[in-house]
Amino acid sequence: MSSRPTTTTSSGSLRSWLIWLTAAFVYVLAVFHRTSLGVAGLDAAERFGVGSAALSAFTVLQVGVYAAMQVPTGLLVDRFGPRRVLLGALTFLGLGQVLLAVAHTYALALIARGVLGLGDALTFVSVLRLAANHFPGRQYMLVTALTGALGFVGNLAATLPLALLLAGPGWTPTFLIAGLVTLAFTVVVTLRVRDTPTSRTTAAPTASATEVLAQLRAALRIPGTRLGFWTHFTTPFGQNAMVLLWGVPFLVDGQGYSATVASSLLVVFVIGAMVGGPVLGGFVGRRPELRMPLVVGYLAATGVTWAVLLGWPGQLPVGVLIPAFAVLSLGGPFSMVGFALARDYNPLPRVGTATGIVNVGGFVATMVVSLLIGVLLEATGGNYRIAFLTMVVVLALGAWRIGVWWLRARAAVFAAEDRGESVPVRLRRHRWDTGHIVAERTSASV
Ligand SMILES: N[C@@H](Cc1c[nH]cn1)C(=O)NCC(=O)O
Repeated sequence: MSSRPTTTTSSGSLRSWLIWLTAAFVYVLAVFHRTSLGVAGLDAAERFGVGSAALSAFTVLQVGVYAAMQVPTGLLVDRFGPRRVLLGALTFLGLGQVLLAVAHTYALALIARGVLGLGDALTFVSVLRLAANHFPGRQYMLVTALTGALGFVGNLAATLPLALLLAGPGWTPTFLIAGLVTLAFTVVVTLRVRDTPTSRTTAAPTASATEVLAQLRAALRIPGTRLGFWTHFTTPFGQNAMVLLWGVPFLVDGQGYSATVASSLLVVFVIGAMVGGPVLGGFVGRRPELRMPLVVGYLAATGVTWAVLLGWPGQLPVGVLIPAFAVLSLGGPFSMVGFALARDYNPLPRVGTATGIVNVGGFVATMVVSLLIGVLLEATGGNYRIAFLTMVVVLALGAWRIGVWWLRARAAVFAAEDRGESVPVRLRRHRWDTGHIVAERTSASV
């Protein structure tokens, strides 16, 4: 644990903040492209002559490519450095959007969204890996939370501004310009972004397939990585499933609100995450020993929130929905604790791989929950109370796994302390911290 190489400065320099901002803008672009079909859905249906099932294939393909690419992205970032991977991300994002701009067939549009999904998948982990190189551990949580919050700027740009552009200049000019601007941003990244404060690029030596697998196994063996995965699995899926798919149908079909009121209520998710992220990131950065108790407290609050939402007799009043959505909106910010765990408990050259593993969690949970809700709605003739119980079941599963890996991660920390090693976060022992044997078995160097 003591051998972990880290940044030598006590806080990131102004130059590091500017480099991070440039990289984070790539994430803003990625989120813009990711969410752009939200307002372009109807235009897409008309342009390609398809219905809603074919439209949802765009989302499924994109999220699928994203989730499948997270571990390879982590390995690529550790091998080639975040700068090069970000340049690849911009190239795929730009080409995908340009292709979508000129596509006239559904098949070509699907390929375009697949290419775009690939670019999207390469982005977030690269930005976090860059942040790990430029900022010390105690600032990392704040920087990751700010990255997540900035992503919502891309989300917001893909709402009214994009809708106005589509209604004005139209599909081809809008997406063509978006794609070309993205491609042009490779020049800024090439000129401004440096992998570390001291070097423009970093690269690990060429690795054989066996060595790559060993890197993956080593990251997976660390209890902190597993705890990060389950934290990311358990915290953001409620917010994601509501914003990406089920929020509006739940409010309109399940609660009887108008589509306008429903989409206005969803703004609570954006505001909550944008405000909550930096506040939580700043606090947890100063008091890292409190991050897991806070996550557990948040999960309890989420459980109560779902109990209210699903148990309320009759229509849920707006006065109940707003605080409930505000609680759920903090799922994204809390998920960033998972990345802080990956960073703290892995050596720097492996942080990209561990971050990729952690990032799979939330997206797998989101996919499973979104899919099961659809299946249960169909099976029950549109009973949202039953269908949304999926949220509670997945929450319980995640909370259980967090409990298991939290104890193991703590045991690994205490075992490292007992060996006289320094640890990233000093923890206070409790009576229930008895798992040293497990720690010795699961981690050679936490
Ligand atoms: N949980 C999100 C990030 C986040 C932060 N605040 C709200 N959401 C996440 O993991 N994002 C990865 C991505 O590619 O967007």
